[in-house]
Amino acid sequence: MISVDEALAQIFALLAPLGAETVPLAQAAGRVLAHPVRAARAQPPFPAASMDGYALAGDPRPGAVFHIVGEAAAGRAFGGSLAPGTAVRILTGAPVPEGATRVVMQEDVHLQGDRIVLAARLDGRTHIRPAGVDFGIGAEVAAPRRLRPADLALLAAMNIAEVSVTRRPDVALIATGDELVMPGEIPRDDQIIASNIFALRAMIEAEGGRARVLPIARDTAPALRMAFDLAEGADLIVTIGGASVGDHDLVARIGEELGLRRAFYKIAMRPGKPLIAGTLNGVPMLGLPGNPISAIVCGHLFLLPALRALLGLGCHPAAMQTGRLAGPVGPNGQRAHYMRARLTDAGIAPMDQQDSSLLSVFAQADALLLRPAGDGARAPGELVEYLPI
Ligand SMILES: Nc1nc2c(c(=O)[nH]1)N[C@H]1C(S)=C(S)[C@@H](COP(=O)(O)OP(=O)(O)OC[C@H]3O[C@@H](n4cnc5c(N)ncnc54)[C@H](O)[C@@H]3O)O[C@H]1N2
Ligand code: MOO
Repeated sequence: MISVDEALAQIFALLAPLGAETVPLAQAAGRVLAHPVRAARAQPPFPAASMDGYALAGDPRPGAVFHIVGEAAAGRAFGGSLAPGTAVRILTGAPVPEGATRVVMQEDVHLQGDRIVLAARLDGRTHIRPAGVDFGIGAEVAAPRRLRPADLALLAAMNIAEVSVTRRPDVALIATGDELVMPGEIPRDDQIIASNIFALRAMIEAEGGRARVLPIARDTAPALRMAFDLAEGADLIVTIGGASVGDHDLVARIGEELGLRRAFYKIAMRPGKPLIAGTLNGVPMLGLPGNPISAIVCGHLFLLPALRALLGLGCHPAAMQTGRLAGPVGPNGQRAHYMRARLTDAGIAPMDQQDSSLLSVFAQADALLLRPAGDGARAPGELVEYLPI
């Protein structure tokens, strides 16, 4: 069995970034910028007042008097330039008139009709934002980059109305098994509800993919063939279940009959041992184990990094963090164990029950504590790696 790192490297080797499409800025949240963008204008495009007050020229003395000759507001510039002894009423965001070298806050003047008298003490600041202080014309937003709200505001300020983003990966999700029905249906006594597919779908969508949930494939060759047919056009095919060695575990066999070229089968990982990866007629495929926790953990460790690679964000493993153990843990076996755990004030604490079918336990976990293959017993306070989930 290969290691998690080796499996991930082999999965990355199956993937290439998808092409780009142009979308309006209003639809670009969370998308991945595919090409660098350059500012079409500077911000601010003119020297701008940063306070409400009066624009003046020179370095006036306390008590000096100025005649107000006009007003500059945001979006309404004062046309002329300032002569000595004159001031312009100015509001935050307005262009500072030519000739003005500072803005005095209105709190620091006495208004007397159409004159102002400066207060005895002035702060030393100009209250003027120089043109281009935020960014100049041609400033670059580098790609690839996942666009966060602040990026969208920056691009808008740059007068970029539409952006080129990586196409959203179309992920075909195929749950397999005679025992499965969808929530809301009436299961027979020997059936259960398809559950992990909802977690995987949410994870895919949150990462920026489009999850295409196909009808549940029964454990028969024709049903699986039909499911693979329906997956046509997908950028990634993800099957769930039927990956192990049971009599009805058909995914690999039918996949191969249809042209699956397997990269690997089985990894030294717990949960998730029977993971399959390969390409089906050129389309990358992941065959996840059916146990709900195994499927979701494989989703975090393999599916999400694969999606990020398709999105052009590079080939990186899930971002592990370092923390301290809350209590002792025993030695680990020969498979890397991703234990469901909680992050507590005392450190990271594995849950008592670790069976890969226990969704109620998983739902209480907020981390996967990594116990490396062959790792010895560890004491409270020791540094460990974990993945926040
Ligand atoms: N003799 C062996 N038996 C098993 C081995 C093994 O190495 N030798 N591996 C075990 C491990 S580890 C896992 S994980 C499972 C994975 O098996 P499959 O991928 O073939 O999954 P299924 O048998 O189809 O299902 C396993 C389990 O999960 C339930 N399931 C399946 N799909 C869903 C779904 N969409 N939503 C909710 N639950 C689902 C299914 O009913 C089974 O209970 O194999 C072990 N066996
Ligand atoms: O490795 Mo299986 O994925 O434990 O349940």
